[in-house]
Order: sequence, then structure tokens, then C-alpha cells
Amino acid sequence: MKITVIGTGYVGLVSGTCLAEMGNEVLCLDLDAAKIDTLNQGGIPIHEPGLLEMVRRNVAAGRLSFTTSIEDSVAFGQLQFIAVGTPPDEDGSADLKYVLAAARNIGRHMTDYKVVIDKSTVPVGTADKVRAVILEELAARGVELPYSVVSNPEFLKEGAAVEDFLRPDRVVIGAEDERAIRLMRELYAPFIRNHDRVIVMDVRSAELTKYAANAMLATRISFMNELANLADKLGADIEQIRVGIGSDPRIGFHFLYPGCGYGGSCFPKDVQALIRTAEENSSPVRVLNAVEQANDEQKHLLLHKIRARYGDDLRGMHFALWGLAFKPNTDDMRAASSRVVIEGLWQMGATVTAYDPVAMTESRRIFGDDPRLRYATAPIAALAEADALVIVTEWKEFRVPNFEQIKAALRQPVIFDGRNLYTPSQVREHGLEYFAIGRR
Ligand SMILES: NC(=O)C1=CN([C@@H]2O[C@H](COP(=O)(O)OP(=O)(O)OC[C@H]3O[C@@H](n4cnc5c(N)ncnc54)[C@H](O)[C@@H]3O)[C@@H](O)[C@H]2O)C=CC1
Ligand SMILES: O=C(O)[C@H]1O[C@H](OP(=O)(O)OP(=O)(O)OC[C@H]2O[C@@H](n3ccc(=O)[nH]c3=O)[C@H](O)[C@@H]2O)[C@H](O)[C@@H](O)[C@@H]1O
Repeated sequence: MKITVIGTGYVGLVSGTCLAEMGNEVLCLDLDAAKIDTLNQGGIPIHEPGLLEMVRRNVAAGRLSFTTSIEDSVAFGQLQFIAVGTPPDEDGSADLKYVLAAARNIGRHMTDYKVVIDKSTVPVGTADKVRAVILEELAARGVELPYSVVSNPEFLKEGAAVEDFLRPDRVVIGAEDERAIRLMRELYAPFIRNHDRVIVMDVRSAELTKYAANAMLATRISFMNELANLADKLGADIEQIRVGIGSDPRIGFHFLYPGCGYGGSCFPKDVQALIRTAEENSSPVRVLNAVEQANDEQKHLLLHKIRARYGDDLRGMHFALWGLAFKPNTDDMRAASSRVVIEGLWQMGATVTAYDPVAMTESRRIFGDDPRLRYATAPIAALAEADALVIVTEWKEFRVPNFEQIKAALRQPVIFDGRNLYTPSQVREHGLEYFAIGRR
């Protein structure tokens, strides 16, 4: 099939590349010329395991290409995926300007039947708006052309995006016309060969399914975070509680890890957007206000623990920070807890040396060359002259450290662990003070 993907971010680039991998011809459009240059020169603008090799392979095979030309991109694919950003507006609702601009471009240039697919996470009713702007553009041109608008939300996780796209748990398709449903089923058939996991539903339900999934996952995390904080006060151990409740199959083990707050480009913004949608429709989802508030506070938890240990005035103190990305296997620092921790430490007068296997370039882009933040080339190197180690991202390489080496390298033998990586007794055996989240 011939497919255009609009937007070459995490979702657009991964979707386009995986669709090409299955033998489709894919043209990816982005208006950011620097991204397209990088792609055309054989690089990729993001860190995502397995993606670079797959992009190169498909480009070499002639199935995947990149452009900044709107005309070419509209002409190319019968299927037009919209995978642009939907950042929060000032009031927390999803800003649809990029989605509607992409739809308008399709209406302006199309000359034959198109299936326009909303892959971006968009509020209920967006497909109607997409349909309307295309119609407006066609009317302005004085032409009548057939097209379908489909909602096909994406559930991939950063850091595992290629794997998630190639082997989806489910493919949700919100569509009401048979022609579009048939094409979408055909498109996804190679990804779900062992059993059919396509769920066809009406468009509005598909749009809401995406927010419901992210909000449910965020709720589990905030619940566990609050429970961990309570366990801390009660002298109970959240790790044992996690195992104790997760083994109930109605609860399950996934997404039950407490920590220093969820980040990333999606949970925070999607929870906010769903709260706004609910308010606008006078049907509040009260639990989500609590989920959001609990998460905002959780991102400050390590700072509270540091304050409780050393007081408010950290002038002259220096901290080592392991992890900058909002989760492992990505360089994405959008809404990352590390940003709250770094800024909080600065406010109290401390300085920081950070180490992250892939996100240090992104961090330099965000913080510039502020002298209060330095970078180390290895985890152990970050500890030199530090009064404590603070861990915010659970990269695998932090999991089995040499505690004796850590103790020797630090100025004071103290660890604040925002991801509960270690068994407390094991760390303490080495003479290190250990502060984790809800652990005894
Ligand atoms: N990042 C993730 O893991 C996931 C994101 N989503 C959703 O997918 C959507 C995209 O997210 P990301 O890929 O993270 O965004 P991103 O910000 O990484 O990429 C969006 C890209 O779209 C481009 N763009 C904007 N307007 C354009 C236009 N009119 N024509 C062509 N290109 C245009 C931008 O230059 C940018 O490169 C969002 O709605 C997000 O909520 C859904 C599932 C997972
Ligand atoms: O809509 C999206 O963009 C995506 O959002 C999340 O994916 P992502 O944000 O990439 O990463 P997650 O693995 O979900 O982690 C999000 C945050 O939650 C935190 N988390 C996750 C799991 C857990 O048990 N505890 C916890 O604190 C992580 O550290 C991270 O900061 C969803 O998992 C995807 O299904 C969805 O497609």
C-alpha cells in the first residue's frame, strides 16, 4: 500500500518505518527541515532502540523516504496518517492546531480518494473537525472528492516503540465506513497474524479509548505512589505490598511500580486533557484530579527527603544524579522528574553532576551550559565530590552497582533512590545510608 505519514516524531517515525518494514511504500512528511535533513542523511532525530537500523534498511530498499513537500506527501499515499503533536493548551486541553493544519493541507492538495487517519492522541470530536476542515478546503477549491476519516490511536511506549508497533496488544480502529475499515484491516493484518487483534468501533469511542488507557495507567501509578508514601509512614514495605496485590490476576503486576512520579510527553498531558474534556461536559472524572495532583507532588518527593536529611540550605553541597530521561531506553526528557529534582537542588543552593546513557545531549539542549549542572561520562565518575547519589531513572546499568566503589567515591555515603532499585538491607550492609520510596 502507499502510505503518507505526517509528522516524524516518536509516533510518526516509528509507525512509518514499521509500515515500510512490512513491505508498504511510505513517505514521511515533516515541516521541520532539520529533522528531514537528519533522516535524509541516514540519521534519526530521536533515540529509540532498533529504529535506526530499521530506517536505514527500508530507505535502502526504496520503501521509505522523507520530505518537507506537502504537495508530494498528499499526492503520495492513499492512506494519510496524521501523527503530529497535540500539546496541552493553556487550559490543559489538547491543542489541535497541528492536527487541523495537517488535515487542511490534505484538503488543499488531494485529487483522489484518501483515508485520513488520526494517529495523534486527540479529544473526542476531533475526527468531526478533521472531516469539516477537509470539506471546507475542497469547497474552497470548488471540487468534490471522496474521503474517509478514521481514528487509530497509538499505544506504543517510548523505549520499546518498535517492538510495541510490530507486535501490538490491540489495534483500535474507529471508523464508520466499510471501505476505510477494509483498508485498515488489510494494513494491519501482517502485524497480527497469529490472532486477530483489530477492534473496530465507532470513532468517538476510539478517541476516548486512548485517553482511558493512559488515564487508567497513570491512576495505577499515582495510587501506588501514595500507598508507598503511606507505607513509609507506617513502617511497611511497598515492594512486598506490590507483590502481595499484583498476584491477584484482577490487579496484575504491570504498572504497579512506585517511584518519583510519572513523566513523559503523554501521561501528564493526556490526564490533563481528559480532565478538561470531562469538565467541559459537566461530567467530572474526580479521581483524575487526584492522580494529577499526587503525581505533581511525587516529583518533589526526593527533594523532601533530601531536605529532611540536610535541611533547606544546601549551599556548598554537590549531588550526583543518575538518570535524566523520563524512563529508560529513551532520550526524552519531557516532563521528566529529573528536571524537578535538578531545579529543586539548584533552588536550595546545591550543584549537580548528572550521568545518563543517552539523554545528556537533550539535557544540554534544555539547560544550556549552566555551570550548576555538569555531566559525567560514566555512573561512577558522576560521584566524585558528591555529598549523595540521587537516582531518578531505572536504567539497567544502575541495577547492580558496586556499592563499595560508590561508598568510596562519594563524599558522604548516602543514596536517594527514586526508583527503588535496590534491596535496602543489601545497600545498608555496605555502610551506605539508603532512602527509597516506601521501602523499609
Ligand atoms: N510519544 C509517544 O510515545 C506517543 C505519542 N502519542 C501521540 O502521538 C502524537 C505525536 O506524538 P510524538 O510523536 O511524541 O510527537 P513529536 O513532537 O515527537 O513529533 C511531532 C512531529 O510533527 C511535526 N509536525 C507538526 N505539525 C506538522 C504538520 N502540519 N505537517 C508535518 N509535520 C508536522 C513536528 O515537526 C514534529 O516533528 C501526540 O498526539 C501524542 O500524544 C501516542 C502514543 C505514544
Ligand atoms: O500515549 C503515549 O504516549 C504512551 O504513554 C505511555 O508510554 P510512555 O509515556 O512512553 O512510557 P511508560 O512506560 O508508560 O512510562 C511513563 C512514565 O510512568 C512511569 N512509570 C511507569 C510504570 C510504573 O509502574 N511506574 C512508573 O512510575 C515511568 O517511569 C515513566 O515516567 C503508555 O504506556 C503508552 O501505552 C502510550 O502509548
